Amino acid sequence: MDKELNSLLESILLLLIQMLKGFIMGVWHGLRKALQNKWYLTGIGITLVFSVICITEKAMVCRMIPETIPEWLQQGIYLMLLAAPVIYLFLIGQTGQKNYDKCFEDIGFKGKNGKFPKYAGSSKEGKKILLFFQSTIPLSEWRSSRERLETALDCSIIKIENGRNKRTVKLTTLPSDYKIPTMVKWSEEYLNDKNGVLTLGISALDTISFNLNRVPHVLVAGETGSGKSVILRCLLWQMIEQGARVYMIDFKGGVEFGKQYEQYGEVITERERALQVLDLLVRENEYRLHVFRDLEVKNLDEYNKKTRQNLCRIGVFTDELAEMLDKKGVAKEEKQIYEQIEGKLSTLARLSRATGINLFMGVQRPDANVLTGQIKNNIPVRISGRFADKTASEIVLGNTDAVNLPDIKGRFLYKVGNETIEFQSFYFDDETMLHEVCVDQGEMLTEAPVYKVPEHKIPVRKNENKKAEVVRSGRKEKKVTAVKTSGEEKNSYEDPFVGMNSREIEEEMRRMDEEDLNLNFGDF
Ligand SMILES: Nc1ncnc2c1ncn2[C@@H]1O[C@H](COP(=O)(O)OP(=O)(O)OP(=O)(O)O)[C@@H](O)[C@H]1O
Repeated sequence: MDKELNSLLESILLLLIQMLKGFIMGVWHGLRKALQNKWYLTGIGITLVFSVICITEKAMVCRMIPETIPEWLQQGIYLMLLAAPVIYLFLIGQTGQKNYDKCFEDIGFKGKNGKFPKYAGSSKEGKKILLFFQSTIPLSEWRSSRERLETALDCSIIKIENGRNKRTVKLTTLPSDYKIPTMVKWSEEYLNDKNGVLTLGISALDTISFNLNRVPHVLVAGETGSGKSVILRCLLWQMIEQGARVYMIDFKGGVEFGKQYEQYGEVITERERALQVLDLLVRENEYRLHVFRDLEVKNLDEYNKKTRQNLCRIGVFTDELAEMLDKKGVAKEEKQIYEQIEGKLSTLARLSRATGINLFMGVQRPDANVLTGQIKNNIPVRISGRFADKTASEIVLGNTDAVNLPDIKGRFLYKVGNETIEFQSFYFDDETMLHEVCVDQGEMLTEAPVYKVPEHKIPVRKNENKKAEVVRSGRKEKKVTAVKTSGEEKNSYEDPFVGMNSREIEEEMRRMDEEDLNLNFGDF
């Protein structure tokens, strides 16, 4: 008997605790809602007035309650008036929860335990509304139900992620009238004045841009016909207009980058030439890294500002990475050149983060054969079109979001750091949008017979033979030879990596990377 009584009391206690918890949560949600809505705030003001009157004018309030009703009811009414603000907040909180319950019920969105996600509050961030839910439903299921959820909640969901813990799901939403357009033509007004800042297209909220000084390499993946070439050409065009030197690798004999592109840069159709160019760029990169470190600049812009020179930005574009790297079915004697090209590309991806040498690569079938870890891990900007296959999406974005993209030409996901944003890429048309450009492309260090190091940066001690030494405390010593060129004295830079093997070069560069070129991919 005692046992039964104990378990009954225990259940009642648990129920009371649950109810109290529910009440406190309701008040908390109500408070958060009220703080974002002036009408709710007014309501709180009014209920607070009731409460204050109950405290200061208790006798008057009691007199107003009819005496004919039982005393316990009179006291109940008085207490309710006293606690009016808290009850009001609870009711507001509950209203929200009920609405969401109904939404989830309508689409049958519930966990294995049969429970619907529990509304845990919302907040506003500019035009975005963040909704929080407590749920045992896995994030992947939320993502695959995106469209149904949008209909039920009457909003556009732009991001689905975990909140503070795995049970909390955070939806970043926009009112349903904010829609991503289905077609946006490229226009010169989207061209950014700042060198290296490129614009991809339009999201539900804004234009999507990124800065190559922070996120230097770009991967565009998507099934055939998704619009990869169009994005790549639009980025190429922006680089051309900003005065970059561009190399377009096209082993389909100029099908991707047609004749009209030859006036803007080199269209490379032969594997041997591609290797030569990549080799040159690896060398250029080594020079740049060294010079940047010497001058204590972090990127191309800083370098050009500090030296008042015009070192050029360089863009390497390849429409289909597989054409370049996929060795499947390639004859043994040809494999070597494939491997060499892959090696050079990997080196550039790894080491040219801040030197203004940027890689833009398209890929249709992102598998490890084509997209090696070495290359992929060093490409911070990932752009993915719709994939039927989850694995492809995982390889490119690290999540399966690309599977749920709507089937619209030019619709892509953009991912840098933890952000994945859906956008419509600009429609770029070669026939009507290419035109003559007149920009000074600037120089490359490897081209110049001598490199002029700014004199204010380098304490030079000249000897009779016009030889000089750079003395820099705490840094490795480097030689700079002063030579006369057409009556003018210049300092020529010796190969900074002379005598080092490739491992040592890489180690030296990694050290520089960590020391000088610490990039924050999340901050773009
Ligand atoms: N941003 C866009 N807006 C509207 N339509 C687009 C957009 N991008 C591409 N398209 C349409 O889709 C077609 C295919 O685009 P694109 O050639 O870029 O695809 P792709 O992914 O490169 O295909 P493939 O891998 O077969 O070369 C274009 O001819 C164009 O009609």
